Amino acid sequence: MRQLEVRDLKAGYSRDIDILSGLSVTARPSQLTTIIGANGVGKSTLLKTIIGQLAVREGSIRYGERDLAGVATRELVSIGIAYVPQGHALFKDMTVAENIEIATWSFRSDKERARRARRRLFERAPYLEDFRQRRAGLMSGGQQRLMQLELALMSDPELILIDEPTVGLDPKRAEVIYTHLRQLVKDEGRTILMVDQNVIAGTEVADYIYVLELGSNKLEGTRAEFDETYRDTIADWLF
Ligand SMILES: Nc1ncnc2c1ncn2[C@@H]1O[C@H](COP(=O)(O)OP(=O)(O)OP(=O)(O)O)[C@@H](O)[C@H]1O
Repeated sequence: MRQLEVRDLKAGYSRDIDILSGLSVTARPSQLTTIIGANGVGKSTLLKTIIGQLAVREGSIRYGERDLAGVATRELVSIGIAYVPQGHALFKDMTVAENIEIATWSFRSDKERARRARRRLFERAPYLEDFRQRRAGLMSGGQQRLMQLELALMSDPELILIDEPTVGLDPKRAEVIYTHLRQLVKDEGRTILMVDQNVIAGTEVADYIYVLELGSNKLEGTRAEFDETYRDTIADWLF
């Protein structure tokens, strides 16, 4: 299993400002790594740079032997990487079936693969059958979020990059998403790098935790280390 290694990364939007100013993060194989930090420290920017939406100015991003700097976003699926952006990314006015069609676009030239992916999707998420011909926006917020995750899993990724998967959900629905993510790691051996604002639940499901501050590393440790040293004061960290 491959490891994602981000080393001394510098990246940003406008030419003269680095939002990430030397950030290092590792996503260990078959582990859930959570990155937390206040609004605007650069968590989403990190994911956008890993997936090639922003250029690497300095430093490196490697996935196993593969150098990801300069790799186009559309190539990630073939490398075994899926990205789940923040918020609802479903086409709410389109049916569930149409959303699934769009999600298989990246392997449209391989009809057998697309068929397999669809079959796997309905095995994994049988509840989607009932919604097949209904508008995706009619599902609850939690169901939409789960579906978004399942669509990303259609390519059978080894590494999942996920941005604030529970934002806007109530704690019960958030718990369902976190449990699902945990299963993807523990039962299926996938690797997850998750960016989260939820410092309590988001760190409780993690194997390893990074805390960022303005584009660089502040703290890091295993969940056990984190629990021992920071759990009591975590309520003060509600960013
Ligand atoms: N498209 C963009 N163009 C210019 N600046 C941007 C863009 N997106 C984000 N930024 C800036 O980059 C900085 C980091 O933003 P980023 O979205 O990575 O933060 P974050 O840690 O994910 O915070 P949040 O939890 O609020 O999403 C912020 O100052 C933000 O204003």
